[in-house]
Amino acid sequence: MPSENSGTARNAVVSAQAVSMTYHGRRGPVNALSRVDFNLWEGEFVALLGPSGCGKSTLLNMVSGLIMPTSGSLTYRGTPIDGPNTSIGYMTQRDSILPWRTVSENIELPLQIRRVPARERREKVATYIQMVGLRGFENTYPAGLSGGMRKRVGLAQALVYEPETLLLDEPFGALDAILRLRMQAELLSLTEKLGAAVLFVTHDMDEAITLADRVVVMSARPARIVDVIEVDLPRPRDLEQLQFTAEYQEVRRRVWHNLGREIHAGEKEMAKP
Ligand SMILES: Nc1ncnc2c1ncn2[C@@H]1O[C@H](COP(=O)(O)OP(=O)(O)OP(=O)(O)O)[C@@H](O)[C@H]1O
Repeated sequence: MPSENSGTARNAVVSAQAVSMTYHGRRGPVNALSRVDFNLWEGEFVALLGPSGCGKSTLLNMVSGLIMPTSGSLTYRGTPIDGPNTSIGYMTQRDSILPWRTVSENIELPLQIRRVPARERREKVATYIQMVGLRGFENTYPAGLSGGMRKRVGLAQALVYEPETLLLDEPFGALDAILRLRMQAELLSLTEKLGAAVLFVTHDMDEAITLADRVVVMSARPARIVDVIEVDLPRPRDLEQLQFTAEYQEVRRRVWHNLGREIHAGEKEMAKP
């Protein structure tokens, strides 16, 4: 089992011990996670990489309190997670934006739920609309947005109340390369400013390495942690140039070594009748 004990001087915001999850679907039981041990430390950026369908969203859903593990222990700052937690901002893979609210009204919603005063709400909404590049679309309804724009509304909803922990499930998947790079840089500077801890699911190995302090590689289903790679590259990072450095290539080789194997294992699993 790879060591998961780095950063011991810091406090864990999320701690998972021997967490397993079995779904009971129409086609019988599906083992999604198997005895996952994991800590997310204060202010840390962790990227989760693993084959499609291995259980990454399941882990985020459990950390957010939307679903409970079948066995094992999952805590947030030492308290068992037994329901949604207002310290966590969660951008799920499928957005939950409301079709009858405009872009501004959707982004404002989490602040209204938290009874933030109207003036502060307006300021925050304007800040985050700017950040996700949706100026000019404030009064547009979701039906008039592209897939990438919807994703950015979802991201702004998770960020707008500046939670201490962010769970982001493939937030930049639908964006073109330039916008993606811009949003990655914005996210890094914001989370550094807020000191937020981030658990970030992506399929993109380069995105994982450029953003994260640690990359956690998960196995094909049922997901286990097969490797934890410290990304000891200096910050602030120049996201455009980083990939050309020798240090970066070294980390990339190690991540690919395990990830490639797991992706092949996942493909074999899916091909089974
Ligand atoms: N509610 C559910 N009922 C039954 N099976 C489920 C349920 N939710 C997820 N699963 C199954 O659990 C496994 C893990 O799903 P999960 O969405 O966590 O994977 P993932 O790693 O996030 O996938 P992807 O990378 O494709 O988004 C999959 O095989 C999925 O079909």
